[in-house]
Amino acid sequence: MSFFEEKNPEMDRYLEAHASTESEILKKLRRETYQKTTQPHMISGYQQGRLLTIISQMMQPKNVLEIGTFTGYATLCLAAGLAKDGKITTLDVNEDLAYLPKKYFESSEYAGQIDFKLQDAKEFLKETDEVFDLIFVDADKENYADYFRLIKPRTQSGSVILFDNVLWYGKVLEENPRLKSTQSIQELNDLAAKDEDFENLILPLRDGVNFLRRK
Ligand SMILES: C[S@@+](CC[C@H](N)C(=O)[O-])C[C@H]1O[C@@H](n2cnc3c(N)ncnc32)[C@H](O)[C@@H]1O
Repeated sequence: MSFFEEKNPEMDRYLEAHASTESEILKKLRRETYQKTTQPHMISGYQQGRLLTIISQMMQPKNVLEIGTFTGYATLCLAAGLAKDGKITTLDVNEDLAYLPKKYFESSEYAGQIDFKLQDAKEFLKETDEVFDLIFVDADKENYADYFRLIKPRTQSGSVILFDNVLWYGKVLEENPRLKSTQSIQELNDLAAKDEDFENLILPLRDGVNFLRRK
């Protein structure tokens, strides 16, 4: 359930009914996510998946990074636009659930292009010297501001970064938030708006997506 779905479920259904159809593998993965996981609402979902695919198809990126694999729905959506020799690295720390994305990645047409790592994203970002064309961040919200600081050196002109859940069910409007997650998302949104190396816009899709492009 997202902020938007909660506020306006009828309109949300309308949006879903008026977007192009979901592939069979994504339908199956979405169904299995709801059957087998305890927090299925964490899945990116159909509308957001469409957005990721369209952006990826427009960019045809060579190197994509996803922080927060979960069951791999967004990974497959992002992979759909990869350049022929492109690859996507996707990170998660949940070992118990890893069998699910692995199964879907292996049976997908992008099997050779997806590198699924069970690794903490901060550790990965501190170690890597790779530069990414497209980055999707959808993991521990408490670290969003740190992720922005660690990701920036891993981008170049034209790189796009997408941060999910940046409206945080409306909690970003709180004046003195108690939750570390809300504080960190507020800090990220402030950093993104002020950083002159990027242009950005928060899209009010589902729970909000902060869309940044490096100038
Ligand atoms: C909202 S879910 C990701 C949803 C996924 N992008 C999708 O499209 O379905 C968040 C995921 O981030 C993972 N996560 C949390 N902290 C992390 C960390 N420090 N490094 C990597 N992944 C992390 C969680 O295990 C969880 O699977």
